[in-house]
Amino acid sequence: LIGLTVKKNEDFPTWYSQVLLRTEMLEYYDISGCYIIRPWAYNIWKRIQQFFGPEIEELGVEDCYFPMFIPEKNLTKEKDHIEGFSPEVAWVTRAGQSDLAEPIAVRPTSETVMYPYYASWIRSHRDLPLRLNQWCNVVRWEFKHPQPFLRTREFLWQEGHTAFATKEEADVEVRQILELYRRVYEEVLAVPVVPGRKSEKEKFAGGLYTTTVEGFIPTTGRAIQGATSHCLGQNFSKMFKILMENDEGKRVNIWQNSWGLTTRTIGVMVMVHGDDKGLVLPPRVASIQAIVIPVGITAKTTEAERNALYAKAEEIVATLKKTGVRAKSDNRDNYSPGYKYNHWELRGVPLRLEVGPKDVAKNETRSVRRDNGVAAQLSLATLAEEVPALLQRIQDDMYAKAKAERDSRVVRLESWDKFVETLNNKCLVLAPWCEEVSCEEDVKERSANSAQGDEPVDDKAPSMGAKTLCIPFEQPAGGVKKGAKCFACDRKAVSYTLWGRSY
Ligand SMILES: O=C1CCCN[C@@H]1CCCn1cnc2cc(F)c(Cl)cc2c1=O
Ligand SMILES: [Mg+2]
Repeated sequence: LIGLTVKKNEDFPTWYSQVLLRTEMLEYYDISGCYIIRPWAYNIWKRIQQFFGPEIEELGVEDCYFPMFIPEKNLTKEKDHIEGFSPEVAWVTRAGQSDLAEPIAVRPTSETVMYPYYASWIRSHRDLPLRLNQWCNVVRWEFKHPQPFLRTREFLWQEGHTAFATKEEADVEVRQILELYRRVYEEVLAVPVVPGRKSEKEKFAGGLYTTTVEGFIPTTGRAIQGATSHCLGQNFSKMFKILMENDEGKRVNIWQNSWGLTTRTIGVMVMVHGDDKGLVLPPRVASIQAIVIPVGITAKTTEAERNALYAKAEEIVATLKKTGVRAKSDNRDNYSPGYKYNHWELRGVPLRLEVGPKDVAKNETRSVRRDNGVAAQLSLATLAEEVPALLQRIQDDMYAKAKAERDSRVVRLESWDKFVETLNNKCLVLAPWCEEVSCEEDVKERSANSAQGDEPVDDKAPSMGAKTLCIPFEQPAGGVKKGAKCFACDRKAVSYTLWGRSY
């Protein structure tokens, strides 16, 4: 496992793969689209769970677990809602040497598993709201080019499925969850996202409306859907006959939401923050936040001096752990400090603390930040306050840097003529739009700058057309001007919409 051999901006696919493999985050597996998530990456998922779990519990959501197998008749009960998805359903057809009487689907999502039971558990409005969540894996046998974390045939996620007596309650919860997703990205992963509503073409067809947080990968200039929170309306409660008795004793359909966040979060964080030295971890998700390295040991160093140095390193670790900092010392005596610097920089550890004889004499340590390389002498006397503050500063600076980069890549256009050129310059476009599906389809065709398939072999040939990413909840000041035209057709514009090529 050595350092990277390519630069992020020269060969992004190889850079991404080398970062994941050489930091021991991930391992390729014998089945295409399936990957091993190793501790260095799994820890990030755990930190996300540790943030999101208590927040939804606070909202009254309860965790549960439903089976991963779906009888064929249940999955195909309502043709329309899974129409278009069926090619990606994985089926169990045999156990041992004998075929199964009925094929069994592996869950791609759990609506058809859970909602028959929602129908039997919900009888009156007193049974509402029902709010369940599960942390699990799902399988979708996609045929598009797989990418670790971003597009995999099995992935981990949480899926929330909630039921309410009124649309108003459902509308409120959709946004509460979306705000939590925004916080997962912006506060935990230091990745900026744009919250908004999906267009009619891009929304979950089985629902009433979809809200989303949209990420952006500057290196490819492509957007990426970060997480979604859908209002399902009464569509599924009609499909699954989930009824409640209202105050007048009438049986009426209930209102539902469903929302999901996946291990794609990890891939987005790697791509946004990583650099040519490797991974750059936001402190909030780093399993090691500070690595302490004894330095200045030479052939002339006596056994006693060396042991004193190691002891000092351990003392610093103990001090940091007491203040809640995840610290470790690297006392391996068969590696040089330089080797150790590279080892931990590759793995993205946010802060390095060097301790040599001179530092000990001055009761100091030399700190070096992974995100911007800035070094500073810290007094050991105030380390317990300085290091947590420094880690918070790194978290904030990483977010600010990523946000400035993202904001610089959003170009506001009022008409078509610079649209494709702006996309080819690896930017997103914010433009006044009519919100018509036919117009979106038209833009997708007109902005595909070659006949190639809809997935470029590598990130260099952005051949695919643009799609709407979201209609940002935060519209430009004043919103669409009176009488303004859609940037792509002659219809009246109704909102400013974010467009781009995406994963
Ligand atoms: O996005 C979420 C959040 C968490 C709960 N689910 C919703 C909707 C999921 C849409 N969707 C997404 N992908 C699917 C793939 C499939 F093979 C089948 Cl059968 C269905 C679907 C499907 O309904
Ligand atoms: Mg899909």
